[in-house]
Amino acid sequence: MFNNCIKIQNVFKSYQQKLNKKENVLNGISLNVERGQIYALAGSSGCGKTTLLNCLMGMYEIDSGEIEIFNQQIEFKQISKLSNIIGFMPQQTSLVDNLTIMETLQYFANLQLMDQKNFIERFKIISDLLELPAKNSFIKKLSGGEQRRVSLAVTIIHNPQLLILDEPTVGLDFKLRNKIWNYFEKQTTENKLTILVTTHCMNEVKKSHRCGFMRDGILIEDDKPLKIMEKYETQSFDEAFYQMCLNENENREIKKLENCDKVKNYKIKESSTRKVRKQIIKALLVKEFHRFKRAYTEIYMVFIYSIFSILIYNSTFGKIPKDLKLGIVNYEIENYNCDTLPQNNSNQCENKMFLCGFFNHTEDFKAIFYKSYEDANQDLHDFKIINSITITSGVSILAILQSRMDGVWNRSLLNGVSITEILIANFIQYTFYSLIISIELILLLIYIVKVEIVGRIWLAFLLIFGYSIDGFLFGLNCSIIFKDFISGHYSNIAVISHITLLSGIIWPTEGFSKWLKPLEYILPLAFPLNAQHGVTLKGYGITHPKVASGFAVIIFHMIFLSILLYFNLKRKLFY
Ligand SMILES: Nc1ncnc2c1ncn2[C@@H]1O[C@H](COP(=O)(O)OP(=O)(O)OP(=O)(O)O)[C@@H](O)[C@H]1O
Repeated sequence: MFNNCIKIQNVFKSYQQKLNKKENVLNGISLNVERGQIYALAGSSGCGKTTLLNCLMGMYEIDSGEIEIFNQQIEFKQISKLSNIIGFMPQQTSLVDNLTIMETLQYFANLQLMDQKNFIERFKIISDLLELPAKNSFIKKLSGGEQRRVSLAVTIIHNPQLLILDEPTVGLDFKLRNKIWNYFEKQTTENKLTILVTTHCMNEVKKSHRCGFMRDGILIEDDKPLKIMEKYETQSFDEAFYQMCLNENENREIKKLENCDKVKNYKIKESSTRKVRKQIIKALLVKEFHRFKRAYTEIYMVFIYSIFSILIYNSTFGKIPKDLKLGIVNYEIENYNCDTLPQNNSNQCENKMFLCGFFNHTEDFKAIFYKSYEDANQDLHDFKIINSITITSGVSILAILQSRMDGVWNRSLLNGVSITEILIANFIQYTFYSLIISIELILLLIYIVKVEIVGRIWLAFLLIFGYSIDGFLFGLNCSIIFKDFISGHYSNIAVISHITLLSGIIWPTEGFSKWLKPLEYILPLAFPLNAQHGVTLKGYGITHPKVASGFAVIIFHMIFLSILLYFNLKRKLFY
């Protein structure tokens, strides 16, 4: 068995600051945590404790140095291989608001592939230890302290050998803190549990086996609590820490320079390929199901918004205008008398006049004849007639902005979920949504809007299904690229409205400026909508160039957006 659970050697870490000026947040940190020990890491706020733990978990990339857990070198984004023996509690609670306590713990237990019997037993023990509220309570209805207890419960549910805890007892009362620390002490003695914990509570530091004090990214003291007390000849850790800071100020310059010389290049290893596990995909889907069934706005946006938008499009742009007054000046017959000219639907229209052909296609206009262009123009300016044109109705694009800001994403990854598993779960989820939406839309078009689909219904259905999947893939990419919900959401809306305008939904692409025309070939909706039009109104089959090119564009975007999603996920795995 390993004696050194955690080995951190000369670790440097900086964040990219404004104007590309880098400042070290970790300045050559080295520390060891032995098996069966509680190591308490204390220090002033902003000194780099959380950064160190996040580097340890592989969430942040270090600039130089080495980190080993259980004798395995930890690389950036690589912790998942040890996830079943590590329990990490981040500083934020990182839970799904819409789940209950039971559903939350079940989700993380499933990610750890725990069997149900074991889970129920552990749930009972942990519930009693942490005095958790009723198991059916929703996370969003818990107090801050209760949420932290659930977060700690998630961390220890799978009975890991190593706990890495970022201020786990903040907001808890004295009695509960003691209870938890007694549990930690018992576990370290009886089961050789190892704990690295950050804290601001000096009472907790006192109880640890070994402690470290950090200041400005430097570990200024690292020893047993008693030894530190003796060294600084005090009974108070606050006093000892104050003394440490004074001493450290004198040595600071020399220490930084020494360490800077030792900076070496650090290489990220490519992640190893791993088998996709069905249980993990099931766990991700079940969690999403519980979350989604209570997210009413999201249900509306996914399943109902599309129906409304189709109905609105159909009742506004999509309607063939009725009884509109259309001014006509006809120079086909010289010196004509307006009263004797054929009117709409009249049988008089048997000759070869263009006007007759026009009437055959525009029976919903009420024709008003003028002798001259000037007369018509005068009435046009007086708003007596309306210039109007029929606009084909289009299907709105749907995209989902998946909220990733609750921290559960990071936590799931740290519990061993792989990118491929995330992608498969998302693909299943959004294919299902697209299927429902496509069925809804096709039924709506046929039975409510009463569009007569001249071509094959399954072709029309496949087209809707295809571009709604593209829409979801686009939304997922947005949700990875943007850091916060507001910028992601607005960018999503902006792109969708531009695509809608440029794809011929509002106005036929034939009427666009010349320089806009080429966009038709690259936009995801122009060709598919043309294909949809061809199938629905003209009965084109799959081999018709319009329909085939519509499908080609859909498939191209599906592949392109999936590849983009994969690389976006690889690049921005942690948030
Ligand atoms: N993602 C980030 N980008 C840029 N700077 C960051 C980032 N995260 C942290 N920092 C900065 O790094 C420094 C160390 O932050 P860190 O959260 O590690 O401190 P800490 O010791 O955990 O503080 P506390 O005890 O208050 O939680 C701070 O100055 C902080 O502003």
